[in-house]
Amino acid sequence: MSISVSGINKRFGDFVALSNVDLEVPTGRLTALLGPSGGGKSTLLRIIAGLEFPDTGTVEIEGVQATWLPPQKRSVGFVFQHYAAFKHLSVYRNVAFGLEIRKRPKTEIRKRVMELLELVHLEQFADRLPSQLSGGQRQRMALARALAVQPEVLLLDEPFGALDAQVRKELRDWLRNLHDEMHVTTIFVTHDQEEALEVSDEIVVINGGRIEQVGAPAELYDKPANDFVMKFLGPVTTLDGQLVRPHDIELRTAETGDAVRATVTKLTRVGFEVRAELKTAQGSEPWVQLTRSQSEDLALEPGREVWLRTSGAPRTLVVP
Ligand SMILES: Nc1ncnc2c1ncn2[C@@H]1O[C@H](COP(=O)(O)OP(=O)(O)OP(=O)(O)O)[C@@H](O)[C@H]1O
Repeated sequence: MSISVSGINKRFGDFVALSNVDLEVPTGRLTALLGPSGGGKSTLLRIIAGLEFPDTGTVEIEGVQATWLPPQKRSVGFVFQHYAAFKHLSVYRNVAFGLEIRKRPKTEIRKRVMELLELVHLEQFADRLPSQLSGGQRQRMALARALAVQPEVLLLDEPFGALDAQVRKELRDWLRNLHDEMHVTTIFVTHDQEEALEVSDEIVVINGGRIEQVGAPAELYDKPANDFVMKFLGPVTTLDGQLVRPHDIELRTAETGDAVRATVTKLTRVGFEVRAELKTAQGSEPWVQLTRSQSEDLALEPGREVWLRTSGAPRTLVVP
């Protein structure tokens, strides 16, 4: 199902949470709402879910006006961060819940719940209580529960928020695979740029209640619309007034025509990567990301004079 959001404004008292938000999410796409804390991501997701209503603007789901429909009339399944499972019900009953209240036949419920538990790799935990699961398992149970009623839209608010890096990574791959299998139109909220870049087909960058840019991950990374998007999507450094990615600076030990002269001030090794801090003749202090072998081939060491040139697309820094 496609989702079309247009002209959304939302205030909480005097505070503007969303300002003139327009967004099109085509059927079957996996979209990330990415941005810093307080930017309005959850508010937008809650408006799409029907848990919140806009002051002005409309939400259409598959061409049908849904702005004022309650959540249960929208064919959407959702999973929110501090997900409240029914603590006294087994994993099985938690997943079955939506089907039971829809009064589906028992045999159908059993079949569907077992299929879903298999899909989220929890089939052996069907009889446990949610408190007897790990955080990652609980999140997967929440996803199975959301999928049980066969939503045509899946809305996930920081679905892996409270988990450690390893489990997050596993669930990310799992969500991507699940999406590739089921093609449910999915919108998920994250403040983690790596998560958004890795998992989604399209990223919507939201900041201060406004959409900064919408695009495929590579497009946003390589062609950010502004300094904010560039900084939010990956590491940046400043080379004589230009904002660049630290791996887009070429570092040479021999002088070349258009390069900037600089001195190495510090070298830090992080795994296979070397971070070289520098000071240019004009006084700016960029850093450059190199591989360990690049750094060794160049025989870099503090005090060494080098020449820098940007190889990527720099942005002229707008000094406020
Ligand atoms: N019910 C509410 N009443 C008052 N203010 C609210 C309410 N809900 C959200 N806000 C405010 O609106 C702003 C946007 O909140 P929202 O939860 O949408 O941000 P977010 O981008 O999802 O942030 P986070 O990543 O921290 O969840 C925040 O400043 C928040 O304090």
